[in-house]
Amino acid sequence: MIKVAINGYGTIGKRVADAVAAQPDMEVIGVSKTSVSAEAYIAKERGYPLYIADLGKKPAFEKAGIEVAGDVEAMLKAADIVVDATPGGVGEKNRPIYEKLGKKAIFQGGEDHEVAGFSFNAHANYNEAENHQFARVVSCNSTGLVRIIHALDQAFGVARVRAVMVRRGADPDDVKRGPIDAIVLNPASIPSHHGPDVNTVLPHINIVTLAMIVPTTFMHMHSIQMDLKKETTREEVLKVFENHSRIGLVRKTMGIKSNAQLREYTQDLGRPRTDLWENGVFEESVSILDGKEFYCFQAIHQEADVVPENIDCIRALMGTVKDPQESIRMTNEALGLVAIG
Ligand SMILES: NC(=O)C1=CN([C@@H]2O[C@H](COP(=O)(O)OP(=O)(O)OC[C@H]3O[C@@H](n4cnc5c(N)ncnc54)[C@H](OP(=O)(O)O)[C@@H]3O)[C@@H](O)[C@H]2O)C=CC1
Ligand SMILES: O=C(OP(=O)(O)O)[C@H](O)COP(=O)(O)O
Repeated sequence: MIKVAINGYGTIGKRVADAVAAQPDMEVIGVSKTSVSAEAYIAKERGYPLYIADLGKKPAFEKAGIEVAGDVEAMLKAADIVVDATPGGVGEKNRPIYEKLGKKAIFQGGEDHEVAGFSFNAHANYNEAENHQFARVVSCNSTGLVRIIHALDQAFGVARVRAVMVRRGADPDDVKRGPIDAIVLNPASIPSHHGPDVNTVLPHINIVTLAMIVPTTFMHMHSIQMDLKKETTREEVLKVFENHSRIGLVRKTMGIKSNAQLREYTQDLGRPRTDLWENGVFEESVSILDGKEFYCFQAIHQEADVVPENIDCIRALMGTVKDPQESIRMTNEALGLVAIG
């Protein structure tokens, strides 16, 4: 069993912890937080040993009825590998302790590529991970882009990509963030970080991205255009998506035309926390013009799509499963991830 520590038990960390616990070849040896909050009670309820960054805060946890297993360093010592899901920028500060203890670590998209020196996506570069001590799972939007670009690149070749990201303003529990009533260019300059981020995994792709944030909390929406190298048809493109285990199709007949309806659907499916782990490509939007121009809209659940990627990244860094498709199959099966559509 691979012993996994989750440093940072928040939006991403709590999902990764449950996904690790569901795998046949992994166990959660601990999760960490800095402060007493609702998620500390969830860790207790799940039976995950809780470690804290500053042992000086132990009395506050104990007063709240939450047992503290030790400090973060103790958690790391007990682990084979750590998934660092602390807020963006904290991972970089944590890197020296992983180096000191000689632990493999996976960072998230809030860190720069250079923090790990290797950026990961299971379908695109799983086999490049072995022998790395560190990897970074690219951000949620970048993960969604890499999946669809790589799939079409494998099938038809991709000459160039132009994409616009309409990004959720905040996560559902993030009461301090906005916007409440604005469409904010984020950034106003071009490109947004997503194109260069895609290039950390797929360096040969010609891509320019634009991004803005809007007052929603669940899911980003992408408007994507790609020029393909080979002529194809809409039907062939749909087949590529149907055969991809992490690209789902929002079928026209479902009548879903928004992130809100898609979230209702994942909720009705009984997905844990309503998570859409796969890309949600809107079937109706999939278009091929003049044989080589591809268009689509896709929804990306920011809290969820990086979760299975973290699980595959654990196996890839540990070198325990050599075949990417086998790891992806194991991860999906344990999560119950059967792509929609
Ligand atoms: N949320 C999203 O949509 C996505 C986020 N990401 C990336 O994932 C990473 C995590 O983001 P997210 O889950 O949203 O962040 P959250 O703020 O939801 O969670 C961060 C967690 O880290 C804990 N923490 C903070 N500082 C430390 C520390 N020094 N040591 C140990 N634990 C600490 C926090 O505990 P406490 O609350 O007790 O302080 C909290 O549990 C970021 O890099 C982000 O960019 C990637 C894809 C999507
Ligand atoms: O990784 C994400 O977005 P991104 O792909 O736009 O960087 C997550 O939605 C977190 O983004 P945030 O920095 O707006 O919290």
